Amino acid sequence: TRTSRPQRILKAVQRKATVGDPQSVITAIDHFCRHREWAMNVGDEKGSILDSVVSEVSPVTVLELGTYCGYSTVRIARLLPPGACVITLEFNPDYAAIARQVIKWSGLEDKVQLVEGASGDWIPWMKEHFGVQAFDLVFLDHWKERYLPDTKLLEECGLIQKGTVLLADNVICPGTPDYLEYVRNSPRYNSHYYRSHLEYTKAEDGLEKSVFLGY
Ligand SMILES: O=C(NCCCOCn1ccc2cnccc21)c1cc(-c2ccc(F)cc2)cc(O)c1O
Ligand SMILES: [Mg+2]
Repeated sequence: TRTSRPQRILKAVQRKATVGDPQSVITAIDHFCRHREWAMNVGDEKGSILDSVVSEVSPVTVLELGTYCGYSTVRIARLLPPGACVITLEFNPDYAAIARQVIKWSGLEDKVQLVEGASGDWIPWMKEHFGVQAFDLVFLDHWKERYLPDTKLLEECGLIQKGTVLLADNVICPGTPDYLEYVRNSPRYNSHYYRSHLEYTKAEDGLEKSVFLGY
């Protein structure tokens, strides 16, 4: 049967990118998704905003919800200092298998822990299983209707502490209205909207950055 889109994205990386060169992996995926087939990577435009937030926060522990093919995982991991790591959660085992190979091709596997499963199942175990105290940065890019319940779950599990930065993709397209309403109206978050475009298109989309202010 036909290959999957993630498999074709991995092929493009293996054909066009240099092993151990994260930027060439990012460039290869962006070129493929702009000129061959659209795919739901955060993309180059929103990716630059992601880069600036990661650089500003310079996190030691990052949680990414939604790995897909590992594009944003590579964008984040390439900016992390030695000793820092990103835990990335992917629900779809086929996506996870591709992402592992993309992350390996970039040479960043030592900075990445890819976990397969559902956020609701895994978040309560993060402290115990990974020895995480709290996350410095959380990148939300999974099911849009899970952004709000998972943010509340992260709060309840003490994985969000004063200064933790939440960065949410797709707050306009496909949209996360209940999440936006929560972080923008809560006295415990300082929120900012970075206006941009849906990856590889002219449609509006953006990232919402929300800093937890503590209880
Ligand atoms: O749907 C999207 N992403 C989510 C994937 C599943 O994630 C499932 N998933 C991944 C970990 C994880 C952990 N627990 C539960 C579910 C979990 C998504 C969709 C679009 C999009 C925009 C316009 C369109 F016309 C069509 C699609 C763009 C994006 O940038 C996205 O990120
Ligand atoms: Mg997204």
